[in-house]
Order: sequence, then structure tokens, then C-alpha cells
Amino acid sequence: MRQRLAAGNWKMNGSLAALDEIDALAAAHPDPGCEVLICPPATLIAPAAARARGTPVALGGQDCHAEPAGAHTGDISAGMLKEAGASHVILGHSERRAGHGETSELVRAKATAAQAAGLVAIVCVGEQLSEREAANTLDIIGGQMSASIPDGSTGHNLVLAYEPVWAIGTGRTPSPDQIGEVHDFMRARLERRFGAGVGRSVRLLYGGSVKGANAAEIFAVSNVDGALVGGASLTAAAFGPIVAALGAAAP
Ligand SMILES: O=C(CO)COP(=O)(O)O
Repeated sequence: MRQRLAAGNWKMNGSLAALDEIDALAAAHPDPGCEVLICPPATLIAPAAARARGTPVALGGQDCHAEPAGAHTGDISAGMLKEAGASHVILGHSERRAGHGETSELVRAKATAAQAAGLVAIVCVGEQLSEREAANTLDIIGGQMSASIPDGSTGHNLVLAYEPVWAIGTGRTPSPDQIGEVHDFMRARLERRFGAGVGRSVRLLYGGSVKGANAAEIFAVSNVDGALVGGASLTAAAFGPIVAALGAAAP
């Protein structure tokens, strides 16, 4: 059975003072019934990991370079994230695809590097609103999956996140039927590429305007194994109810 995962993406938010939120989250959910992950800015991973030691809260990065080391000013390698205390790294987020010109081929190279360093790669895919309106959603998701996901992926080193670009930070979410259509499609595609065993073991997260008020409805959708949460992951007060809803969701 797949272990459910509540993942928070702090994006470029937070500070040392904000790490109190991780303490509060861990204190309020000592036995959450799901995996809990916070991906803060890279500078906060080491201090956050030190404070989260012994709690159910794991730490992750938001990006890494495809190379293990070298002349790449401003970049961070997967091994560096791991050494700082990260167990996961988000890759191919739409904000990096759009803001940094990341292609699916680059995302695959980064995910391969992350997996080689012993990190779980959380690979993000998602359609633009115009692509959904043109009924191209599944084509877009399928293409991004084929090009972004490394061949050596397993349920232990890959998590796949469906984040419709138009749902991120907008307060808009797809309907449960729309989420289910994409997640069932992703599951079938993973099974076809990797075989039923691996294909069924990869966790599928939904991301985009998840909050306490809509979490239970989203977690009831087939093949939704958790969430990748932006704005509502920044405080224990907002993220706690999402963690609780996931912990209480029927397997
Ligand atoms: O981009 C997201 C998580 O990676 C979603 O962001 P919001 O939850 O703020 O919509």
C-alpha cells in the first residue's frame, strides 16, 4: 500500500524565525498517519532538519543541478541537499519550467541526479489553462511524463505531482472528476512504462490551491496519494488541517 504524503513547498518564503512553524506542526501532529515533508528555501534545510530530528517532519529541496559538482555559480547539487538533511527534492515545478526555461529533458537529468544521490525526486507536471481549454490536458501530461521521468524510477525514488498551472496560487482547483481523470491516466501510464509493480507503487500528489477546506474532498479522489501544497504550507495553522485530512483519508 502506498504511504500517503503531505508535502509543503515554501517556494521563496520563510526565514529562521519561520522554522517555529515546523516545530508547531510536529508538536500538533506527532503521529500524523502519513509522511509529512517541508521543502523550504535551501538555506533553511540544515537548520530545519536539525530542529525536526526525531519528529515525523522530513525536509526537501525545491531544485537541484543535474551535475554532482562543478563550475555552476549559484546552483546546488543533489548531494549537497542530501548532506544538508534533505530526503526529497521537487523538480520541474511549473515556476521553474516557466521562470528558468527548464525543459522536461533537463528535469529528467536533474531527477536522475537526485535519485543517484539517494533523494526522492518529486517530479511535477501540469497543463496551462489554454491547454485544458483546448482539451489537450492528457497529451501534455503524457508528454511531460515521458520526457521528465528517469528510466530508473521506482516507488522509492519517484513521486509524481500533478499541478495544473492555472490552479497554482489562484484559489481555483479542478473538479474531483478532473483530478481523478488525470491521476488515473498517470497511474495507467506509469504501469505501462514501468510494469504494474513499480507503476502502482509511485505516489501521485495533487497540487494547486489545496487548503484545509478542500483537502478531504481531494484526498477522496482515486489515485490521489497526497498533496503538494504551496501557500497553505507556510504555517502550522494552515498546513495542520491538510495533514490531518490526509492522515484520516481512507487508504
Ligand atoms: O505550486 C504549488 C505547490 O508546489 C501550489 O501552490 P498553492 O498551494 O499556493 O496553490
